[in-house]
Parts: sequence; structure tokens; C-alpha cells
Amino acid sequence: MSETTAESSESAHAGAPNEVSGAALHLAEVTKLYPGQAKPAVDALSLDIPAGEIVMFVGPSGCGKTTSLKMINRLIEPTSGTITIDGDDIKNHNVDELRRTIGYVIQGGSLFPHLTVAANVGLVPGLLKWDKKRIAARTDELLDLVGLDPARYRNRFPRELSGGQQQRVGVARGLAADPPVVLMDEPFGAVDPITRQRLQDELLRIQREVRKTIVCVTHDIDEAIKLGDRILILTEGAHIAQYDTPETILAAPANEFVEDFVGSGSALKQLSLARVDDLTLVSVVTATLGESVAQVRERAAKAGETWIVVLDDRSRPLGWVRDRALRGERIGEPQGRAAAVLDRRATLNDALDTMLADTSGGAIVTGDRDEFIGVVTFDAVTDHMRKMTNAAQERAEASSDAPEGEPGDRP
Ligand SMILES: Nc1ncnc2c1ncn2[C@@H]1O[C@H](COP(=O)(O)OP(=O)(O)OP(=O)(O)O)[C@@H](O)[C@H]1O
Repeated sequence: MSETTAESSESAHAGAPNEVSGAALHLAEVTKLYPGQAKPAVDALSLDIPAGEIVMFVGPSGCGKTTSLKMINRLIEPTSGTITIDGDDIKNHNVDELRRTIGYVIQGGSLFPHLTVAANVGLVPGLLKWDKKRIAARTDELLDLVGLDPARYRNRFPRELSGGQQQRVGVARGLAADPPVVLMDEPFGAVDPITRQRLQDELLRIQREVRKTIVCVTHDIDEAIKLGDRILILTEGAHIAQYDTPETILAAPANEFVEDFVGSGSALKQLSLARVDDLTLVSVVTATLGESVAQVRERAAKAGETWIVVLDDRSRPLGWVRDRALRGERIGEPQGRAAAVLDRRATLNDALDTMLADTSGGAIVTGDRDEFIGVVTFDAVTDHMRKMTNAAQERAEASSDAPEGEPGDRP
């Protein structure tokens, strides 16, 4: 086995991230007092959200996350305060017009059951009076982007899709008219943990391409750490407890509330910050469907390998095959159980979950287009975890030894 890193293999495939197409958001003293309530649900919230970033809103139930989010597209009208998008006050716009320029993705995808997948995705472009050809092309492009084969899925109805697939269509619909800002409210709350992990990875991959400004409400602090460029932690009345990068929030929680909210074991939570991308991958012998078995055997023998990863014609992994199990003249589909596969953006927590469910001790890693980029071993993951935990412990000891100072002085 020879070594390579996800980053170095990636540069050959993907190149630099795309330009930012998102817009900067600014909230100034935004307040919402619901009729008949004594206290405002959102009390003078001021916040800057830079263009092209993902900001995660977290906080206890009822603290005002959803109200804050829905004021950005005026699903809820603020009682007072100003919200601007790239400096433009949202009050200057007609509500319908505004909602068409802001993507909105909610739990379960909330697709119209009587419309096909294509009609659901093309809804907003249709309202914006795009011509039919452009809508059809855009719909196919987006289905491809969210990992659904357009030919297979465009004419299906939502009931003919799994929960994860419906959620993917919901994300495609939110991006359809190429909005600079996308709001998401618990987008992955309704799916099982493995699908959730995959959807999160996909969102990160998509974001690398589209670079929108994404504001996302979640109940799950691990999801916030994984997806957020920044995390906004709110207390009741949408008061800001801390607004910072996940790294800083974990290393230097601003107060006891944040410390409690982030939870104990924040050294362990650092595992949600580390990605498969940070690990050294091993390269293994691969074979493409239809290739000559004799040639593959020779390649494996030369490399001293007994296990081979079989790829399809777009370099996507299909599974492992043992050299001595190769039959016939041409490489066919691998038989048996599906192999463990990890996206390069998966966190080390995700990697552990996936690997513990599999006995082979290694997982195939895929890149931005689901192509094979290498293999990560269980040992590489546990080694990296050990190093991170040790480093976190050393930091904690160093900070408890240090003289009293500003909270910001903490590493
Ligand atoms: N339409 C409404 N009328 C009156 N009060 C409301 C209304 N909608 C929300 N509230 C109240 O405003 C506060 C904030 O609600 P909001 O839904 O924004 O919180 P949240 O942080 O998103 O909560 P959760 O995490 O439980 O979804 C809560 O106390 C809620 O009861």
C-alpha cells in the first residue's frame, strides 16, 4: 500500500473552490413580539452573516431560532429592527418577490405530493417565468448536484422516494433559482442517522460548488459543529450567548451556558471538527468493470495486494473483491455485502460509526463526484483521535495553569 492524502488527490479532480455567490446578511436590533405575549420571542438581535458562509443557529427549545430565521424571508414580519441583504433592506421588496430570491429548505423536504420531482424543483423558476427549456435543464443539473439521476427520478412523485431522497429534492428546490441566500430549518431532522450523515456530507460538497450564504436552524450541536463556518448559540429571547467558529466555541466557550450547551466531552466533540480529509489515505489496487482479469491479477501481484476495489466506468467504487475470487475473463460486479464508503468530508465521528458497523477495518473514501480517492484504515482514524485528544488535554492543562486573564486569551 502506498500513501496519499485526500487533499493531494483531490487537487487533480476538483481544483480550487468556486467563487462566492452568496450575499451578506445583516440584522440590526431585530425584535419580534408576538401578539398577546409579554416578552419578545426575539429581543433586539443584531448579527452579521458574511457572504458564502454557513451559519448554524442553535439554542434551547423556544429560544427564538425559527422566528429569527423566518424573519429573514418575511414569513414572519419583525416588530422592529432592520434586515439587509447585501445592504438592501428586505422591506424594500414585495414579500413574494423576496421569497423567490431566498431559498427555503425545511424538514422532510415538504414537497408537493401531487407534483413530480421535476415540477417540485422547477416551481420557483416557473414563478420567475423562466422558459421551459431552461427550467428543464436547471432541474436536471440540480438533481445531478444532489446525487439523484435525473433520468430515473425526474418523473417520480414524492411518495415514490425514500425520506433521504425527498430531502435531497427539497435541497434541490431550495437552490433552483440560484438564490444568494438559503434558509434551512432542521433540514435533516426527519431522516435516520446514516442518511443524515450522508446528506450533511452532500450539503458540504454542494456548498463548495455553490458558495451560498446558508442560515440553518438545528437542535443538534454535532450537526452545527460539522456544518457551520460559524455557530450562533442563543438563549431565551434570541440573546446571543456566543457567535463564533466551532473551533473557538469548543476551545473557549464564552460562559457557563455555552459550556453546558456544548456539553461535556468537548474534547470528544473535536472529533466532529476533524475530517477524513485530514487523514492520510492509503492507495490500493483498483480494477474497472469489464477490464481483463489477467491484467488486474498481475497488477495486484506486483503490488503484493490481495484485495482489489472494483470501480464503475465513472471511477465510483462498487466494492471489494479478493484476487483469488476473480473469475472469468472480465471484471464483473463484486458480490456480497456492500463496502463501507465515506465521503472525504465525513467527520471522524462519522468515520468511526461507519467502520464500527463493518468488520473489514477500512473504508473506501470518495471525492466530490463520488469517485474513488483511496482507503482509510481504522488505525489511521484511532491514531488521529488519540493525537487530537492529547492535544486538547494539553491545551486544557496549559490554560488551567495560566494566570487569570481575558476569556479571549484562552487557546
Ligand atoms: N405564532 C406565535 N404566537 C405566539 N408565540 C409564538 C408563536 N410562534 C412562536 N412563539 C413563541 O416564541 C418563542 C420562540 O419560538 P421559536 O419557534 O422561534 O423557537 P425555537 O428556538 O425555534 O424553538 P424550537 O427549538 O422548539 O423549534 C417561543 O416561546 C414560542 O412559544
